[in-house]
Amino acid sequence: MTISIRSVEKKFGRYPALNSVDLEIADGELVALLGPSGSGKTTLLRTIAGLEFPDAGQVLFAGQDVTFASAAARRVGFVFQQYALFKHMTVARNIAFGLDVRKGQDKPPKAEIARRVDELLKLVELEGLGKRYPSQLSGGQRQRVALSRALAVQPSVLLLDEPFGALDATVRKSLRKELRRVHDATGVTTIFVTHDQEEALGLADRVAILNAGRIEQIGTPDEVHDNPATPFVCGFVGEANRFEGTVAGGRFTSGAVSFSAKGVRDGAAVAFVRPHDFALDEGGFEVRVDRAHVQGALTTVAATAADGRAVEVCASRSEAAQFAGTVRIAARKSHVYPV
Ligand SMILES: Nc1ncnc2c1ncn2[C@@H]1O[C@H](COP(=O)(O)OP(=O)(O)OP(=O)(O)O)[C@@H](O)[C@H]1O
Repeated sequence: MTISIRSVEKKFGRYPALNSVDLEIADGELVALLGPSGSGKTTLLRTIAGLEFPDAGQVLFAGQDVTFASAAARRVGFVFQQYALFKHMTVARNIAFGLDVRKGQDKPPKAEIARRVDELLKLVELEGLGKRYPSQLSGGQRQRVALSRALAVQPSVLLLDEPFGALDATVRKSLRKELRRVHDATGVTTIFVTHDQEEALGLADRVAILNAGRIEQIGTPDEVHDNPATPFVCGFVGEANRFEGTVAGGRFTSGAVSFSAKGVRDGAAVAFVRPHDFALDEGGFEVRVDRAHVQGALTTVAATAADGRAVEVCASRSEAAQFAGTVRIAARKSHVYPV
């Protein structure tokens, strides 16, 4: 199911939660909505779901205008952060719920529902747990049940709002892989909200980055990380050293820090350099190494430039010994934006 969001606006009181949002999602895509708290992620997801209606603009499913259609009419599957499972129902009944409540001809025969429940339990690797109650499951298992329940009705689109937010880091990681696997197996167009960049970049086909009710960039994880369209995206996605300074003749300077800024017009600018884009270089600027810490395959270096500003560098483990005393570093790559 393709989804088109066209010039969508939504205000709560006088506060614009969504500001002229445009988004095209291809059939079968897995898209993450990533942004800081209050950036409008949940409002956008709820607008796609039909749980919120825009003040202006359109929502289209497969080219059909569904802007004011109900959630039920859109046939969306929803998974929330809080496991909204029915405590008094077994896992199997929870999964079957959306099919059980159908009426007349729409309701599949009992045997068909049982078959579908078994299939879904297998899909999320919970085979044999259908007779348990939610209280007898771990948090991660409950979220798998919530995912199966959302998929049971064969939704046109699957929407997840911080689905792993309440779980610990290890369970989050394994559920992330699970969601990707389930998505690839079912091919259902999926949109999920997260404020965790690692989750968004590690899971999604494309990531939409929201800031103050606007989409600042939409692209593949590599695109948004390597070619951030705006200073906000550069600072939000991945680690970065941020410098305010000026560009003159293709060179950015901020106090004692200086590096190439080819193609950027002269004037005030803000620049970002990822820690791993700094490298030891005799032609670079001087920093004093405060601490070099080996962490797995990497060395993270905390340094101070001649003007007292902190600079973070990330090198390989084998370079650790070279980061001692005063060294010179240069930026192999930088992102410089005129202001
Ligand atoms: N029902 C509402 N009434 C009033 N204001 C609202 C309502 N829902 C959202 N807002 C406001 O709209 C803005 C966007 O909220 P939204 O929940 O979409 O952000 P979010 O990016 O999902 O944030 P979070 O990560 O904290 O959940 C916020 O400033 C929020 O306070």
